[in-house]
Amino acid sequence: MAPKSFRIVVLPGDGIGPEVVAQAVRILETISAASPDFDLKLESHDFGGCAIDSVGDPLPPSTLKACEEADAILMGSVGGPKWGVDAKVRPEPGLLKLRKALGLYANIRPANFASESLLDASPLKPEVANGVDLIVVRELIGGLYFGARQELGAASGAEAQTAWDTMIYSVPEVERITRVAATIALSANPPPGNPLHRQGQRPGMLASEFPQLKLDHHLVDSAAMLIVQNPRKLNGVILTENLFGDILSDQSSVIPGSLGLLPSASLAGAPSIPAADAKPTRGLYEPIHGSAPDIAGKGIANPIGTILSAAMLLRYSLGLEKPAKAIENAVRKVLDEGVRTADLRGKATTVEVGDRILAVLKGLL
Ligand SMILES: NC(=O)C1=CN([C@@H]2O[C@H](COP(=O)(O)OP(=O)(O)OC[C@H]3O[C@@H](n4cnc5c(N)ncnc54)[C@H](O)[C@@H]3O)[C@@H](O)[C@H]2O)C=CC1
Ligand SMILES: CC(C)CC(=O)C(=O)O
Ligand SMILES: [Mg+2]
Repeated sequence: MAPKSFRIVVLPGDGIGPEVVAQAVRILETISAASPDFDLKLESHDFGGCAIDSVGDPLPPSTLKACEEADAILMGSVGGPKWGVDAKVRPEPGLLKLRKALGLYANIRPANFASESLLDASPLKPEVANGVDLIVVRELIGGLYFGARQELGAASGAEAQTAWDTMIYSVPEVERITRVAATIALSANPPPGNPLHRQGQRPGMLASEFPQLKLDHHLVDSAAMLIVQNPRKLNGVILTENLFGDILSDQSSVIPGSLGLLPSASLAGAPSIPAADAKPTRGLYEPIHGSAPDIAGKGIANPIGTILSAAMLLRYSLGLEKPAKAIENAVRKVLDEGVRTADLRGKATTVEVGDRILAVLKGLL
């Protein structure tokens, strides 16, 4: 039988994006070469600031079309000072447009990549950081990033000195992201009593559809405090609004020790768990960090968030659990060996971390 072929669109983007994506691409290519049953066909497209430079549009129509036709998308990051607040065209709206166009409402950001060897890299005390197992589920195409807004100076008269944003959600939008969070909460820990931490009011559907779940409510300010004061109290899934989830997930990366470690999956539906048995979900996969202009071009960016995003891509969009697990095991082993970039107090370069993960992975495939 001919191997199953998957089309993966790669969007390296700006700043450290191309540096970290290159390491994840090597890993996907190695997995593809070692697997007789499937073939991963990777193709790169311009996206973000580099696309503004080449064609004046952060999301050129050809890139959007390729993404719409792909089985999955692997992204780096977009943005940078060259296309900063005063620029006429900025990269970040291109990312928001892509997420919206593909209907990627469910952003899953695990901050639970547990390795005790990482405890010394966390700015938190080991007794605070140890045993944390939390996943942020962030609504991605509504809320504050997508609400109606007025820029300062856009209105005249009494409104001229006023700027505003709005945060609006419909009940169906809240219910569908709640279902994703509940599915993840049930798969991450066996019932009973797996917690779902939700910011805001409880929708009735949660109690009736997922009676096994234990639901806690937190206001976002106190949740932010708990993430650094006693994060185990939030073990489970945090379900939250778009902007709040953006903030809380960056903050939760402090627990394992670096923003460069955390992956994400942005899905157009609930993930199929166990993914290997079910219909995969279309998705875009990217580290949670940005283009890190302060370290771009130095070869020291941590590629692990992007490499773990590639593992999520295999699991959720291609239904390939075995190589996904192999990547995660290889990453854990390399972190335990102490091969780390500067953000984790190591001396290794981006490429050296990629080399070592690749070498360990080859032994696991
Ligand atoms: N999804 C995306 O494409 C995102 C894009 N951005 C954009 O990125 C640009 C820079 O934003 P910042 O606020 O500086 O956030 P950032 O996430 O790029 O960087 C914050 C800090 O974390 C460090 N860092 C980030 N990733 C790292 C990695 N892999 N290894 C080691 N250190 C790492 C950076 O050096 C910096 O000190 C902006 O234009 C922003 O709009 C920001 C977040 C997400
Ligand atoms: C363009 C930004 C909203 C991206 C970001 O910070 C994120 O998605 O984490
Ligand atoms: Mg962010």
